[in-house]
Amino acid sequence: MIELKDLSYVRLGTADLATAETFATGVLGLEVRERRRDALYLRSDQRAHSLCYFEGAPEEQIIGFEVENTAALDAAAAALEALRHKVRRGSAAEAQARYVSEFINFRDPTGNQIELVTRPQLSARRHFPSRDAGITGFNHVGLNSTDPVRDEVFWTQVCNARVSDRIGDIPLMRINAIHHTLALVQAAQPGIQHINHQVAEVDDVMRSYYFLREHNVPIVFGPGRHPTSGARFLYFKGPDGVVFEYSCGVGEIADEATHRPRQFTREPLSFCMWGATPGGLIPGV
Ligand SMILES: O=C/C=C/C(C(=O)O)=C(/O)C(=O)O
Ligand SMILES: [Fe+2]
Repeated sequence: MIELKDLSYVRLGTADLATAETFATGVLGLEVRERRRDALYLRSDQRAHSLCYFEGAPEEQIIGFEVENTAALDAAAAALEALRHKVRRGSAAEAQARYVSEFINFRDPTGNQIELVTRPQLSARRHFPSRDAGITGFNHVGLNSTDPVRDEVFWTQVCNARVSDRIGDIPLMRINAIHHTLALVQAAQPGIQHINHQVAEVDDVMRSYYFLREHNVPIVFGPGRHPTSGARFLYFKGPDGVVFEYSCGVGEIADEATHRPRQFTREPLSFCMWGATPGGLIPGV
């Protein structure tokens, strides 16, 4: 069993680093940690970085998860290879470019690029946002899945994810007490379905709603409230069509031992209990 400890980062390829920086700082509200010739590193919390835009194709999207140590990384590589996943070990220079000690890269059954990392760096310096969006931290990602039922088996049986709730076949899965760190959404191709940052309170969600509208940032879903985690949310589009979410109040699972996933119907109200419609984010809803 591959024990995922935490979400470490997202890496997004882009042909236009300047536009990505303008968005990440002027709209999303992250802090520039470092600019390199071919990459931009952004912070949102105590992590040394949680988002990296790098020069590359926009289809190049990677999610990094922390594992305990080198032994756990080696065991994960062996388990994945036994299941015929192609595993690539990152070089020291690549690890340094991720602020981690070591990492491996592989693809999940849909073809999403996943990295497992050891010792992702934190920074003692307080996150100092470029815009007062109220961000308190990088929280979860939605992943495209060509077969959510198959991929749920991968994430819960090969890895340690547990299903907190399902909407139709969409599993919202946790790797710690947070309601979900990963959700799988039906799609025709691999990719990141959305990237969530938590904000402090519902006032921040609504302030951003008006801010984004004023700045002509496409809003794709919300403001609304998820009946699953209870979070109040807003989804909007960034460069290369990548969808970001602000939300507040993603709940925690009170009792790991006794929690049973709830099954929600696949209908708009299961995505937003206030009545916002997912507007193309969720196929057929
Ligand atoms: O569309 C359903 C989303 C549910 C939630 C939630 O319960 O908070 C998400 O944030 C998500 O899947 O990303
Ligand atoms: Fe979300």
